[in-house]
Amino acid sequence: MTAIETKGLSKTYKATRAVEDLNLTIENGELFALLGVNGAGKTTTIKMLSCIIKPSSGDATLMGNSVVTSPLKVKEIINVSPQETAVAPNLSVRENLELMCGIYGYDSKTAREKTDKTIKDFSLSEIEKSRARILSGGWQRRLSIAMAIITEPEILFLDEPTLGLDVLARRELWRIIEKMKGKITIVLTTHYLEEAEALADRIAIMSRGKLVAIGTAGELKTLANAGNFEDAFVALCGGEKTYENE
Ligand SMILES: Nc1ncnc2c1ncn2[C@@H]1O[C@H](COP(=O)(O)OP(=O)(O)OP(=O)(O)O)[C@@H](O)[C@H]1O
Repeated sequence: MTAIETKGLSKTYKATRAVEDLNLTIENGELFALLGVNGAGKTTTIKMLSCIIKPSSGDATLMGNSVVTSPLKVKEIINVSPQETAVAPNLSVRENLELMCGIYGYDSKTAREKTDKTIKDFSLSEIEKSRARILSGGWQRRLSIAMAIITEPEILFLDEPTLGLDVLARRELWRIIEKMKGKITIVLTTHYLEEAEALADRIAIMSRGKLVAIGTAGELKTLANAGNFEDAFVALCGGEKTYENE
C-alpha cells in the first residue's frame, strides 16, 4: 500500500524554486531517506508533506489524504521531529511526553501509560525527571523523537535527526530508529550519507529543488557507476541530469 504520493509537488519563494515538480511514491512501512546538499529542497519538501507550508502547485497524498484539500486529516496521521529540536526546555522529560499526550487529547490515565511505555522504549528512565534544557544534544534529539512517536503517527518525519551528535549518540539513535522500522512509515532527511545507507530502504537524492535519483543505496551506486555511496552521491548531485527513469 502507498503511504505517500507526490504529484508535481512544487514550492516557489519569489525567485527561488525550492522544490520543483516532485513526483515520488513511498510505500507503507518504508524508511525513506531524502538526501541533497544545502538548499536542495529537503526541508521544504518535509514542510509541505507535513502541512506546515502550502505547495505553490501540485499535491501530495498521505494515506490517501491530500495536503491541499485535507490538511487536518493529514495532521491527524503524521508527526514531525523537526530540525530545531522541539522540546519544552523548562519541563522535565516526563512532563514533555505527557504534554504531547495532552495536546493530542489523551486522558490522563492513557497519557501516563503511554509515557511509561515511551520512557522504557527510548531508554529515558535515568533522565525522566531532568528538565529538557539541561540535557545534552543527543538526549534532546532522543526526547524529540519520543515526543513525535508517542502519538502513534502512521507517518513520521525526521528532519536531520542526528545533526551535530557525536558518533555514539548517533549510533544510539540509529538503534532507536531501526526498532521503529517497518512499523510506521518514516521519512528522514540527513546530510550523513552513511546514515541513509545504514537505515533507509530507499533513498531519494534532490539537487536544486529537483529529484535527480531514487533507489536503494546499491541501485544508486550502480546508477552512478561508483565504488562507494559517497562517490555515487557526488556524481548524482553534480549535474542537472535526472537518473530516476534510466
Ligand atoms: N521561507 C523561505 N523563504 C525564502 N526562501 C526559502 C525559504 N525556505 C527555504 N528557502 C529556499 O529554498 C531552497 C531550499 O531550501 P531547503 O531548506 O528546503 O533546503 P534543504 O535541502 O533542507 O537545505 P539544508 O540541507 O541546508 O537544510 C533554498 O534555496 C532556500 O534558501
